[in-house]
Amino acid sequence: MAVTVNTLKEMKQSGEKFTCLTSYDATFAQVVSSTGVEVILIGDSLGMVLQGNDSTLPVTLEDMTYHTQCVSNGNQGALLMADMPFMSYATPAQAMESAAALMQSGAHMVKLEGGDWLCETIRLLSERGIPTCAHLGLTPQTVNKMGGYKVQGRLDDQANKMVSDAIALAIAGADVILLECVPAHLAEKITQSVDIPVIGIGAGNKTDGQVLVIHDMLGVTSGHRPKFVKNFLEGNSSISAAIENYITDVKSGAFPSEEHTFK
Ligand SMILES: Nc1nc(=O)c2c([nH]1)NC[C@@H]1CN(c3ccc(C(=O)N[C@@H](CCC(=O)O)C(=O)O)cc3)CN21
Ligand SMILES: CC(C)C(=O)C(=O)O
Ligand SMILES: [Mg+2]
Repeated sequence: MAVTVNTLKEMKQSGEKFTCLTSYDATFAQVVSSTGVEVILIGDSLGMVLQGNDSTLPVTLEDMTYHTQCVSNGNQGALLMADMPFMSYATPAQAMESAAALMQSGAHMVKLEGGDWLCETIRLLSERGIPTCAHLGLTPQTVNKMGGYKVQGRLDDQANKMVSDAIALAIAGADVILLECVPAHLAEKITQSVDIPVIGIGAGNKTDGQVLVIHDMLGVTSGHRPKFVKNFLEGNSSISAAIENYITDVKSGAFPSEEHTFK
């Protein structure tokens, strides 16, 4: 049966962890979804892993609609979440148009990077029937403001702001929160503070779900490998076995372990 926003909410309530992996094409989407991963992210990380750029900023809305359509064609029942690319949601009106293009390409939900300033946009999208995921913590589209890909929320002020942003975004109508590169204790606090599902990457094992870039979990990352990455192909003889192993380890809480977690 197809995964919906309700499935994820029920899983949060029952305490069953869910998984998410990126896919950018129909063949991977077919393998990932039929192995039982609940959510597929069509990530703007494609700007780095497919296009070879050193950030996600060059990715266009057209790139995202193209890959969302490809993934949609191969998908077997996963919830498809598509990233809104850099500067495609600078105003609420622009966000409506960009989100419409992604939904018409096959997405079931859109993801936007930012804190409480996104509340109005999320409210408008929600009212128009578009589920949203708000991405907090390390937000790669703001790498130039952050001064690099660094753990976020280590200072008390920053941490408190992240908790209040998450609560405000949930009240505005966000269906999911995604936390990237935040200390595990902060991610746990945010997960307990909202009743919508929280997905983590580099955010410890207490969030409701986990996400990784598919290339990273298959050990084909080129260049710097972030601390939260684990190669699941090691010790497994096929891609689907690696994905099954990832699902098992997320559900049991074995992944991410201490070595993949920020304090
Ligand atoms: N292949 C790939 N995997 C990703 O997870 C990913 C992408 N690309 N592209 C888009 C963003 C960029 N991401 C990144 C990139 C680098 C770090 C990184 O190097 N982090 C440091 C943190 C150091 C610190 O502050 O302590 C690390 O060592 O993990 C984290 C996330 C996550 N996303
Ligand atoms: C790293 C994940 C969360 C992402 O936003 C992406 O793949 O673009
Ligand atoms: Mg992204």
